[in-house]
Amino acid sequence: MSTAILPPVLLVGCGKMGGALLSGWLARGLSSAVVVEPHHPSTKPFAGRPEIRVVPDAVTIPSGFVPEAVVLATKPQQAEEALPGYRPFARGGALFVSIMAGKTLSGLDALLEGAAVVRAMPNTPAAIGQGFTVACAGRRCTEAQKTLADRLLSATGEVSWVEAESLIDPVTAISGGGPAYVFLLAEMLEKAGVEQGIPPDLARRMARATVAGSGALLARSEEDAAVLRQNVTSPKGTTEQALNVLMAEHAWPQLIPRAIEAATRRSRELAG
Ligand SMILES: NC(=O)C1=CN([C@@H]2O[C@H](COP(=O)(O)OP(=O)(O)OC[C@H]3O[C@@H](n4cnc5c(N)ncnc54)[C@H](OP(=O)(O)O)[C@@H]3O)[C@@H](O)[C@H]2O)C=CC1
Ligand SMILES: O=C(O)[C@@H]1CCC=N1
Repeated sequence: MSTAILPPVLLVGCGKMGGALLSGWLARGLSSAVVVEPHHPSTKPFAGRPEIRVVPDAVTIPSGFVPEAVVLATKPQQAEEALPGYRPFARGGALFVSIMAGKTLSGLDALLEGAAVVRAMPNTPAAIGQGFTVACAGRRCTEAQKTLADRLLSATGEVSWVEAESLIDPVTAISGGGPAYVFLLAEMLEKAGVEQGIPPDLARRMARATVAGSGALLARSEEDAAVLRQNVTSPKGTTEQALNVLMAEHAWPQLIPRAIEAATRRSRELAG
């Protein structure tokens, strides 16, 4: 992984995920960025950063700005309207990196009239350099452009490349959306604690620390997740009783695959 400063980037859409990427790039060192964002409040965290200029639309991008990469982080539903405005950068040879759920390489190729495109699926821990991205390079990408995409994405965490673009749909469901499922677990633990009479502040701290600490242990351990789970589960103890509920056939073993299938299906629908 290169530690050199990142080249000029044009970020289209600075919402929750675009903002998370931008935070990751700034932490790594970014030469300059123009951020296209009509929704002004979402760029507030970056106010005063000398590397960053925010503009409301494609037409107001300073004419002298030559990005090496254009990162597309608007909603998939905004792609058709927004993307044609960036065709001049495609003609200028910039690499496009799309993080939009569902949007396929061929669809992006058509909207951008023949740009070099990487389709990538990051996740929000990117904001603290602990993201996980899976990426797939389009047929027009050169090796140098793939390396550039890898540098940008790996500035925010781990990156893995796949050849088969169809895998990006289940990836979107698992690692793209995965932080939401983990945060839901924290929410549910907190709520259950309050229902058991634990003071709300303590329930909140317990739930957050338990999820964060378990994640950190998983990250540092070489053991399988199943072994770490078994380490908590004393035979005939308390955890076993909870897991009997969660691991019953109709519970998590059915619900998690169903949830992932639903999200994967939606990713395919969003291809439009
Ligand atoms: N959130 C996540 O965890 C992940 C999201 N993604 C993908 O990232 C993309 C963005 O998602 P997310 O950050 O959650 O969504 P957000 O709505 O938070 O961000 C999108 C931003 O783009 C702005 N926007 C709207 N139209 C344009 C335009 N024409 N040009 C530039 N910016 C525009 C929106 O403004 P306004 O609100 O005014 O419309 C908004 O601030 C999606 O395609 C999503 O699939 C991928 C991985 C994970
Ligand atoms: O929910 C979504 O559609 C996006 C893609 C993955 C995470 N958030």
